[in-house]
Amino acid sequence: MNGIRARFVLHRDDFKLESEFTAPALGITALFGPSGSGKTTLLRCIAGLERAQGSLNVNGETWQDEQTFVPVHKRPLGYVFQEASLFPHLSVRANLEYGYRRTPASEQRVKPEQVIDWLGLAHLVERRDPAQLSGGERQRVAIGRALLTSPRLLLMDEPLSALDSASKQEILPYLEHLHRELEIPVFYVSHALDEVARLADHLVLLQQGRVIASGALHETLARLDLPTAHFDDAGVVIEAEVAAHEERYHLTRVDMVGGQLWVGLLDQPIGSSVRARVLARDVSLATQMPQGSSISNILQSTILELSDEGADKVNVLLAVGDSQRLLSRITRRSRDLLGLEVGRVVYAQVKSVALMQGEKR
Ligand SMILES: Nc1ncnc2c1ncn2[C@@H]1O[C@H](COP(=O)(O)OP(=O)(O)OP(=O)(O)O)[C@@H](O)[C@H]1O
Repeated sequence: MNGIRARFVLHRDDFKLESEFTAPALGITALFGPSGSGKTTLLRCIAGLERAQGSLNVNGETWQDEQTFVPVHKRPLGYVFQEASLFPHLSVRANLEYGYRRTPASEQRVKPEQVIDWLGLAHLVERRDPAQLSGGERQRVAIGRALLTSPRLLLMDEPLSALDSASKQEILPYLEHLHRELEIPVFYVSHALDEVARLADHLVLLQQGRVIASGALHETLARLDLPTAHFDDAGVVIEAEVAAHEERYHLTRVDMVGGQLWVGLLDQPIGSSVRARVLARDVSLATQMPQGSSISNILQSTILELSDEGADKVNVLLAVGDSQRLLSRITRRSRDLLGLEVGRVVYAQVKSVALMQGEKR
């Protein structure tokens, strides 16, 4: 079987994990949920650090079922923790190569130079004082060290949460780059929706130890029935393609299913893929094509669903073209004044688009 199939039951005194989900064979699956929802516990079950009841199959290999429990040290996985713990007496290179040297040559699937390149570590490898590296650099070395054990699954537990926001911004492009290069699945624990929107392909949503949704990222983020729709930064992720550059206005046009968007000039060739995030609060609606508007991103769309959001707001799910979804958050007053209802054709005015650089897989 290709892909990952997991089912775990673990009862603690005041917490029950009863989770079942499937995830794709490749790409990043985010384990997302509020504090205490069981993300780390679930990751530890996958690693075999917790002896839960249940089963786990990773791309055709059984790591756990009624008869089997592969112990943690025999599971071909890499684990990256919130805080990187490097060996302080070893150089950066020796840290990186620690697991590599212990992996039989026949099982080595990546080479140190490749990982050093992916993670931008070339200027750091000769350093003998890993404790003096910045938090972001340490975490990159920790990720590199995990990858050099040639794992068949990479587990990352909030790898950015201990970093300040500048270090986070510095490391994110490396994670995006890894996302394109890695040929193994990754589970990525996070409670930050912006990180998930930027990195993940698949989303497993946890609440009180249970999986309340599991699906492709762009589909899951467009669901009004899930807690993510109530977030202040609720919104969709759009996969688009660079279509044209307008140097004169410092703009780039990206094409997506059902329409196009203008964004700040991108340093990427025509035809390359980009991921954009459009927040519901940045999308307003009009019943006629707006004339004389300074907003250049206007998408004709059809209302699929409306759902009250608090006392004064409404979330609106829109279809742009056949398959692209968009969320809009407007006031209840606007809904009533415009007579918005399911099936109505409207014009979505997109006030802001966050571009996440890099080609998607
Ligand atoms: N070793 C343990 N013994 C008993 N209870 C635990 C243990 N580890 C975690 N818990 C409890 O299990 C629940 C789930 O914890 P877990 O760390 O998996 O959640 P989480 O979603 O990762 O949270 P956070 O985002 O805060 O890290 C919590 O109620 C926690 O207090």
